[in-house]
Amino acid sequence: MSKQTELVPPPLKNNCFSLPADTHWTPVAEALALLKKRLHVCVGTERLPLAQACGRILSEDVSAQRSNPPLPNSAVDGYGLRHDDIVEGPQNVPLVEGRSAAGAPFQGAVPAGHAVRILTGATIPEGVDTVILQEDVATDGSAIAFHGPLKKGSNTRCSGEDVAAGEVIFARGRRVIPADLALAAATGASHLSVFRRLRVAVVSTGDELAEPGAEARPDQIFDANRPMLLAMIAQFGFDPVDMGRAPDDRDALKGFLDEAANRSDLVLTSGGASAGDEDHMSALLNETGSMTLWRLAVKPGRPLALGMWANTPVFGLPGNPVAAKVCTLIFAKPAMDALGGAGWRDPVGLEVPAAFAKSKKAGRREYLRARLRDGCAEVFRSEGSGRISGLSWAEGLVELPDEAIDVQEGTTVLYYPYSAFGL
Ligand SMILES: Nc1nc2c(c(=O)[nH]1)N[C@H]1C(S)=C(S)[C@@H](COP(=O)(O)OP(=O)(O)OC[C@H]3O[C@@H](n4cnc5c(N)ncnc54)[C@H](O)[C@@H]3O)O[C@H]1N2
Ligand code: MOO
Repeated sequence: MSKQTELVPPPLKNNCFSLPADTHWTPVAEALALLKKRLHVCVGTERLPLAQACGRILSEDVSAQRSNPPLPNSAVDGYGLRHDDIVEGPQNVPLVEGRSAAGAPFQGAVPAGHAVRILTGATIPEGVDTVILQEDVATDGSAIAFHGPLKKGSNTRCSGEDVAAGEVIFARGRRVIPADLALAAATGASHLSVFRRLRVAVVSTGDELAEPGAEARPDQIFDANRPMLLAMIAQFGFDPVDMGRAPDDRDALKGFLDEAANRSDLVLTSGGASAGDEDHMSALLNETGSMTLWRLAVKPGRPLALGMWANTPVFGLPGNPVAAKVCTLIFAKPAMDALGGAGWRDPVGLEVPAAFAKSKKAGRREYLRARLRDGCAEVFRSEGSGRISGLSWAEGLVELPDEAIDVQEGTTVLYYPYSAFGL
């Protein structure tokens, strides 16, 4: 009898998504809670002129240095007068010489019983508290005629009615949007203090990978993860650092990690995260003693290797492009926000009716490539983790809970548009 017959075969599972009972499957919420607890801002700060600050993360609260508007002004082109002078019915009010225009205010006070020509944005002169719209007035140039009464203060804007000097207009951790530049400028800021952009290095691993566009042997595939991950990092507002492709060779990979750690604040690798013969990423991180291989209770993306390399956090993403993208959105993006100064941010999802049917067992959270059509979430025809086309087909992800669920058409599901993750 040959020796092999003594081997006892395990029961056939043929399901790479089954969850062996002898492994601790970390729930997504537990993994996220741990990241949230452990990761803190790791970048310095700089002061930038407004024109360069869009998309950056504020490193301190910002207060208004002056009020907006600084002085009361007119909201319309018209005539300024004193409300107490106006009674009900037809009115005839003499005009004073001169006018108040934006940037050229009326000098002096408008006497009682008089009106003054005033233009939009002009400072309200002393003696005026109300503005009548020019369309509601007849004039010969020396007086105006209109019907009273007028509402006190109509068509005027009070000093500080938008923002008062000293008010906090932005909180630390906010990512600056174009509108913020308008508010910062209006309230007197010329510069903003922001965090230095988090540098995120991307390494693809695997001997099967060829550079996109290059010659590829029939057994090779083009590196699809790297261009996607680098572009995602840029869209998140961080600084992508392209580290290229590392072969399935432990020493070479070590060199890549050394350089990546040197040039970045966070390293994302893809491939080699699980425990196969060529899964050097997890093996290397293991050697440093800092490795936490999370067998996550999530589909796709269950092998996520986490560790520190030369004091730099490393996310060893699964190689399958769908798993690499989902793990980046669900785990790496919040980590980048925390390290980059934005603080921990949970994506905000929408509860929408499903346009599909699917049932799943308890014990694992699932993300499906999805998009909204007619207000309902439809999902990609395949859940295959190598089906890259589904990532482009989709406009977001449906999250199915850890618990068992039997989704029918019309069942409420949680949908995250890609924009919820900053894409
Ligand atoms: N026996 C088992 N095998 C596998 C299991 C399992 O539980 N038991 N899990 C599967 C799942 S799920 C995933 S995800 C992968 C994760 O493995 P790795 O992170 O070690 O990734 P690789 O094996 O290196 O690659 C997986 C797959 O993705 C392709 N790949 C890798 N990098 C790229 C890239 N940059 N661009 C495009 N495609 C890439 C690679 O060629 C493989 O086909 O493990 C499963 N196996
Ligand atoms: O979940 Mo693997 O993590 O799908 O492709």
